[in-house]
Amino acid sequence: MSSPNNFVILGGGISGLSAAWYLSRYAPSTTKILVLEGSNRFGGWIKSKRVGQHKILFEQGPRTLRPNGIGGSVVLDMVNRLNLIPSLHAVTKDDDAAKDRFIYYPDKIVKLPGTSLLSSMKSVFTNNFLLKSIPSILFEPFIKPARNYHDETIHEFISRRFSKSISDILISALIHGIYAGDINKLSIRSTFTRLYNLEQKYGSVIKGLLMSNKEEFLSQQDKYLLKIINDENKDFLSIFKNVSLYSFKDGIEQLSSAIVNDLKNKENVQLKTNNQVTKLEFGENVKIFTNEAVYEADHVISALPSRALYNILPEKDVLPHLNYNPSVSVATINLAYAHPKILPVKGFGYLIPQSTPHNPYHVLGVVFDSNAMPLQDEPSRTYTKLTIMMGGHYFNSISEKDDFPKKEILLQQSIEILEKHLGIYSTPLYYLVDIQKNCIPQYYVGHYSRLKELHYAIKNHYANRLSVTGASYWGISINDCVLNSAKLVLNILSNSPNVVTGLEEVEIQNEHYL
Ligand SMILES: C=Cc1c2[nH]c(c1C)Cc1[nH]c(c(CCC(=O)O)c1C)Cc1[nH]c(c(C)c1CCC(=O)O)Cc1[nH]c(c(C)c1C=C)C2
Repeated sequence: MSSPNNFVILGGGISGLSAAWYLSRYAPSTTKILVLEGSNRFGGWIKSKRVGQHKILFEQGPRTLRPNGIGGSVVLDMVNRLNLIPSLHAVTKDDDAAKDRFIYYPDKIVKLPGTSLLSSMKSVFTNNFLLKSIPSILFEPFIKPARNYHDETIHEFISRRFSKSISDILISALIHGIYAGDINKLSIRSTFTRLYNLEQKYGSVIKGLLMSNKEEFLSQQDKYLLKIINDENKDFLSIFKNVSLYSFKDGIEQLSSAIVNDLKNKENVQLKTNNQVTKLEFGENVKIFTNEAVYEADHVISALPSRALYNILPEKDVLPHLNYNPSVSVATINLAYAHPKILPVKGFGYLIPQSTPHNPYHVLGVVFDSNAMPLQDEPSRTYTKLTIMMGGHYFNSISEKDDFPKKEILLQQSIEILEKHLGIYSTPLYYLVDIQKNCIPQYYVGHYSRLKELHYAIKNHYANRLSVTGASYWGISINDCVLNSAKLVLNILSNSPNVVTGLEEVEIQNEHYL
């Protein structure tokens, strides 16, 4: 069997768009590529909007990209090929205004260690809970490792190897700032994979951190891809060695828009919005039913959330794992104040751990956008821009009923929180309030084992007809999503007639600690 020559990609978020982009680059130009998006726009959770008379830029989804790791290099290669470098805004590793991070615990803003030795020591010695954490870090190398391939919650892992308070205070804050999730539900293996691997291989996280090297846990395919990207972009990538974060003049959405514009220029690519897929039928080829039409494909790449894919498959009991993990919804409240300096501290923002005693509005954290990305608005005016993020796993009980708090209430609560936490009493000049529904998938304990079963079930039932990509499987960041779509496309194009599901990593990951 030769490579498929008629692809339909389900979902026009960053994963679906990247899959189409890589196909358009590497597949023969006779290959037909159709992207179907259910909503009226492409980009998924990536949403950058300019608001008001002064066209202030507000980010409702991801707001920065990181250049590090293999995903970082792959995205930078894409950014370069899409001619986005002239619009790029970078923050360097030594920029104080952007790098310091804080938590709100128990009732005040506390700076986290990690930027400079001196300031780290100061924050450790002035905060009792940080000081108390030191012995558990020193003793970690002497704690017996878990049995091989044992998955557990983040809270169980961190409490077992370090201490309950490190988990409840520091790690739960961190998990709010990445997954908006609950440390008592999320899998250590699939969220903090590096920590998990270090314990598995070295018997201790601290020993592993001291002894391992950066590329140790990369698969052969990742090492190969990294080498190719690095060799092709050597001079260009070296510019980013001192960059910690970057975005674009008009925000992160410039990336998804640039992919869309590039695809629109390709004769073999079609992009359709307002095409909600309702059903898939598998036969000699695949029939894709939407509210608008019926399409046919040799091969379907699903970049939909796993539960959305589950709902359109013909046999529900074949791939039950698609329906296991929930996603959380996050309320984003963007505010812009006409004053340049109303924040009491400089930094990226602060997070609120699950253990913070009084958090009635379920705030996850606050990003100080004007510190992290100061140059996205008109230079003649200076604003303080903040984004308050609420909900996440705290919204779980209401997300099924779609009974989220009203926007006016969220705005009022945010203003109240900023008075209490930061002493801000001014009225914002501009604001934007929204709820990003089901935006972050939650990898619950056992995720890795479920992916393994899913891989073989797709192989058995939908071989050469269906593969999957997107944030539901191997990482939620933009870097992960682009990287996984790139790998999927390269695998499909180079491995035919072998079956490619998008979950091949389950077959090779264990090689690291054998
Ligand atoms: C307050 C809630 C949130 C903040 N950001 C997010 C939420 C839910 C979403 C988010 N943050 C990160 C990712 C991963 C993908 C990515 O784009 O890189 C997602 C989906 C990255 C991230 N944010 C923080 C950390 C430690 C990381 C991991 C990478 C890194 O080390 O930079 C911290 C953080 N997030 C938020 C704040 C206020 C904050 C720190 C003070 C907001």
